[in-house]
Amino acid sequence: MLELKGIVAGYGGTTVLRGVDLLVPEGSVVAMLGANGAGKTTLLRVASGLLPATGGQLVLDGTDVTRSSPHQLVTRGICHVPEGRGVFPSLTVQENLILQSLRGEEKRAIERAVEAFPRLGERLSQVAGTMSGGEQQMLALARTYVQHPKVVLLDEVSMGLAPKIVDEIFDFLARLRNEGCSLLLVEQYVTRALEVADYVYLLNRGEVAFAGEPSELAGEDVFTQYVGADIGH
Ligand SMILES: Nc1ncnc2c1ncn2[C@@H]1O[C@H](COP(=O)(O)OP(=O)(O)OP(=O)(O)O)[C@@H](O)[C@H]1O
Repeated sequence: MLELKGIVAGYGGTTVLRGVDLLVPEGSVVAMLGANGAGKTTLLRVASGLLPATGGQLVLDGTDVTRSSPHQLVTRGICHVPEGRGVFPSLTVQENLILQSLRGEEKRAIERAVEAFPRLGERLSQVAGTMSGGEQQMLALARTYVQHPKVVLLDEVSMGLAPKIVDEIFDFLARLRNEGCSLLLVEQYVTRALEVADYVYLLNRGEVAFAGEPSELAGEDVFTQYVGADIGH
């Protein structure tokens, strides 16, 4: 279980997160929703160690990992698929996968990635930066998958992609979950996110405005107030 306790964080003199408490129980999918600028990306960056919290604690399976580096957190099983994907554009698909896999497991890693996204199998020697946006996103997700993560932090992974690709991505998220992974999902497709989520958090100006199960959100004013009807498709 990943626990964020009273997280305070920001950039320079600006505080963005103002004491956020959030739980990602083992094997569950948690959707984090909120308007633009609410602090969702910032929270994922704290959870992956990219942005140090100035207050609060990050706890993984009972161990305080607040001061751990991003690399240490990856080793402990926290993987981050950032906005903008984070693949190495000048390397091939295969090289991207090998770089991310555990030593000695390279062959198995490629098999696993191709099993999840057959399309990547047809493109192993293609330079990642020349692939379509959807294919690059598949690669970004596959890179995470080959690390056998415990918790995956996903930042708008379906943004700007065709509906068919979005379907494939959501199938992949279901696969991750079925393998026992926990997911913390920031997603613009609110309805889809709520369909897969066990728990939902609404973030508003760096504070948790709602935490509960998706079914509890029905009829909640807080939803339209903080998420906005414009992204509720
Ligand atoms: N590197 C940065 N330096 C300074 N301020 C930043 C930086 N990154 C984000 N911010 C500010 O922090 C606030 C929260 O941003 P964040 O990206 O976490 O929001 P978000 O909820 O993910 O929004 P969006 O849905 O638009 O991605 C915003 O006001 C943003 O301008």
